[in-house]
Amino acid sequence: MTRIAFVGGGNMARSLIGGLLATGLAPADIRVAEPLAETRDKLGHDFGIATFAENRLAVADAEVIVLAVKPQAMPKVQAELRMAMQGQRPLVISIAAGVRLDQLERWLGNLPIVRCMPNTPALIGAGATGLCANGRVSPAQKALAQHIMDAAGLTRWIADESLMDTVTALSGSGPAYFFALVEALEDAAVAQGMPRDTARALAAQTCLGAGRMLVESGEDPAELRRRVTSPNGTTQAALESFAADDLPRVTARAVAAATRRGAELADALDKET
Ligand SMILES: NC(=O)C1=CN([C@@H]2O[C@H](COP(=O)(O)OP(=O)(O)OC[C@H]3O[C@@H](n4cnc5c(N)ncnc54)[C@H](O)[C@@H]3O)[C@@H](O)[C@H]2O)C=CC1
Ligand SMILES: O=C(O)[C@@H]1CCC=N1
Repeated sequence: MTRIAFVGGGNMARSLIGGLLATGLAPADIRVAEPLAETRDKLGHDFGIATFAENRLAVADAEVIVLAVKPQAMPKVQAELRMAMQGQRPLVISIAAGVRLDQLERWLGNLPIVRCMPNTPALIGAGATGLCANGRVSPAQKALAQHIMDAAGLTRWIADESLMDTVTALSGSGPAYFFALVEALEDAAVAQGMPRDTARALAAQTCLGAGRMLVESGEDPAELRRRVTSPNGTTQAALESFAADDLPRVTARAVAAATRRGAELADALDKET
């Protein structure tokens, strides 16, 4: 039995809690601190877990504290937690984009801390999470952090923390890139006269099918792409159009922008705290 307290009960906390309960963790072992009464009520109703308006009440005696608030809320949260955790040495897991291990150590003290970056498909157990531990995390705590995140899908340890902003830009934000592509495909088909619901269904199922083939076959995406592409066929025409518009460059620029924003979010907190 591991007592886990979530600080922040929004979208990502909800996804992770759903995954943990599905692994058999008892609702009595999960507590959530969340200022919004409506969000608290819904969490309590849906999962049968205890919810609190005040952070200090949720984290009392917790073995693991999951920080699931926006980076901008961190200055307020860290001050509250420092007061509440007097004498406690919980494992802290932060999922806040950009927020660095050295910042968390400066705010919360010399605690074992794991910085994680999950993504929203965690809600259906199909998440992808990068994890990075500070030097105080024991092998047992590392296994515990991984167990918590495994409940949400695939996990990968990242040895070099500077790559955590890259994880955020790749898989953290990544679901939005695929949704944007589906929206664009749908719009393109609608522009050619296809009813929107048909275009949506075909585009979404194509996204699912391509994703499943990639993950389930483990094959190189380039090889899977080649198998769709008949010489001089329709796919070749589309891929040549993408190449002419330099899709790799457009994508690399977007990932670089997201990576930069992660660092900027953390730098802004340095100025504030
Ligand atoms: N949404 C996403 O795709 C992903 C988000 N993240 C990170 O997860 C964190 C949470 O994101 P979401 O769940 O999307 O945001 P959200 O806005 O849905 O949830 C944050 C929750 O924290 C609560 N909150 C605000 N101030 C608080 C305080 N002082 N004490 C306790 N709770 C407080 C809010 O009322 C809200 O319910 C962020 O740091 C984000 O960078 C990480 C991976 C993916
Ligand atoms: O957009 C954001 O800042 C968060 C982090 C990764 C996904 N959503």
